[in-house]
Amino acid sequence: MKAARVAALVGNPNAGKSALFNALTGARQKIANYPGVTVERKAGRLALPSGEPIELIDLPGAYSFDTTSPDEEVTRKVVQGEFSSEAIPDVLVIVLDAANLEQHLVFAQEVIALGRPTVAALNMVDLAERDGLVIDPAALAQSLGVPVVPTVAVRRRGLAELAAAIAEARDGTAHPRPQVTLPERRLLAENIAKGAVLSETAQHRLHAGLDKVLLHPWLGPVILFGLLFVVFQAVFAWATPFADALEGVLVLASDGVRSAMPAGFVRDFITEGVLAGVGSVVVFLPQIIILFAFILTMEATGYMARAAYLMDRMMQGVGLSGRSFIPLLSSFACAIPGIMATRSIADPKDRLTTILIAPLMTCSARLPVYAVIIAAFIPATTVGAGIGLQGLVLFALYVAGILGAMAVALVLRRSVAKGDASGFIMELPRYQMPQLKDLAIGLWQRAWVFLRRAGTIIFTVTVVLWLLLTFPRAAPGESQVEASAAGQLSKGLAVIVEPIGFNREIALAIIPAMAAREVAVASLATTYAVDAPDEEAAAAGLASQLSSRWSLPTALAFLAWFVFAPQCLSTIAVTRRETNGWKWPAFMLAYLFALAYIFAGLTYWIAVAVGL
Ligand SMILES: Nc1nc2c(ncn2[C@@H]2O[C@H](COP(=O)(O)OP(=O)(O)OP(=O)(O)O)[C@@H](O)[C@H]2O)c(=O)[nH]1
Ligand SMILES: [Mg+2]
Repeated sequence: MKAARVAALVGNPNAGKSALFNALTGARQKIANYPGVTVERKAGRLALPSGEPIELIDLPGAYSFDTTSPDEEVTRKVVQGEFSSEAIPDVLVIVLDAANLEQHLVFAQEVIALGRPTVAALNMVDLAERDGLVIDPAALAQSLGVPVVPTVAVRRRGLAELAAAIAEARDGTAHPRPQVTLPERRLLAENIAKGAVLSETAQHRLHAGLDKVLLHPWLGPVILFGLLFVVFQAVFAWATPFADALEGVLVLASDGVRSAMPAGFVRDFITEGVLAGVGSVVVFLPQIIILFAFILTMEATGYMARAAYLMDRMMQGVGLSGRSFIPLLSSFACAIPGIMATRSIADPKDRLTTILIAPLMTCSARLPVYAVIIAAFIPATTVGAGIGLQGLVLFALYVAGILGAMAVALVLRRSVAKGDASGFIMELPRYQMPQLKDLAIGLWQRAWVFLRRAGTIIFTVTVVLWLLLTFPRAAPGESQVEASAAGQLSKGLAVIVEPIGFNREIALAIIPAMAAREVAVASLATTYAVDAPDEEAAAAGLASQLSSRWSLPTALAFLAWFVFAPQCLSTIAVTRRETNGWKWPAFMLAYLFALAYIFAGLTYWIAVAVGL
């Protein structure tokens, strides 16, 4: 009988291998609560109960032996003795996370099937018990055919028992068993985990049951899609009374100013620039709040991480991983934090692709633009089953952005950012009831960001635009907008966008909208207020102005334009910073404008052709 010289810790990432290693050897390996912390082998000295020392190796976490990632390869090579300089480990110590037993048993079976002396450390039993899950180590040992020792690495529980089991294992003999396929291992893992559970609280069962449904391969995406669908229905259906009330207040204020002040420059500035322009954006506050109420709730309950998990497969299809999901999700609020969040993506090509497609996620600044056009041109009817047409169109616009992003990612990953998709497995957080207070704080922050934008950048740009629209004054009988500096300046652009169905006011709106996208709405509102032939026309809301002045194909083309472009200047600036140069922001600007032009044109001409 030869003395064991080497034992190796193996298991899934985040199982607590390094924590056990530190506890057993007194070393100071970095441990952290996310997968992939250990990326190379580390060795230390462990004293067996007899006092005899052996070498203990801490390895990177792995999900399987047939792998592509370099850190998992280290694990495979060490375990299978493929490093010529190094002895094959005499004992394998599988580390299992008791709170995620089923997932961890998949790889464990692969290790056990090697048929080498093996022991299993059932680690994190404290977390499992906190979750209401009690596991029977004896039953687990019976099904696995190897000794199982419960441990709590961070509290040094079970360490002596584990060392004893290691000592005993090298004296025993093990026999290779047939390797089974991955699907079979998955099924076995489920059964073994089930069989080892002694007791489970109702809450744990509920959470496990929820995961079964919400993470189901096809039911999960259907539920996610349905949920998003409901969100956009609600954005219109619930916000309308509040938005109407806000609009009413604006009309009253405008009337009040008109009757209280003498006609002139200052009065026009207040009614046309501030109330019509900035006010037209502020009325979308209810929609913004409803959208974020849903997003924040989904985050707080733990559902959002599951959505990332579901999206992982779809993302891999276009050459990205689930890691891109959170940056892209943040981009629905604003592309700037989204692009900054890509710093968590290690692969540079992955990261670049994610940055380049982030502006295609519909940021909340585009919501007012979509909403005003939809309110003006899409009737507030239902298409059966109580589904509102307006919400449906809004949903379609968001989906169009997502599909556009996926298509662009696919192209980029085959051209300028060539590379393979990298795998991504995440630990899912626990389900929780959202705290009302946290939700309220989150909503308040969102609302404040929106209002601050309205009061600063949108206000400033609208005032400048109003000045450019008001001067020089038109001769009597001449159109003020046409005679104005803005009207003159936009003439050249109007020629360029005419083929895609855009009128002069749109040409005038899309340039200042580069400052902030909501400005497109403020700009249109101000333009029509300046252009109004009389006070009654000026007082009419923007939606009614639009529906009487624009054709439906033009309105649809305008929506298509904003699905793809024009991203705001801050997004370009942050892209420059994150990619260290002008190359990629210039590329982004060019491709988004090209797509916007092409899709707005297609939309316009198809709409005209079918007689809309
Ligand atoms: N509550 C509790 N936490 C533990 C236990 N063991 C480890 N942890 C924690 O779990 C996290 C992951 O532990 P690590 O030791 O880094 O996991 P690892 O298996 O080495 O992970 P990789 O190096 O990524 O493969 C850390 O935050 C540890 O503090 C345990 O028994 N109980
Ligand atoms: Mg580790």
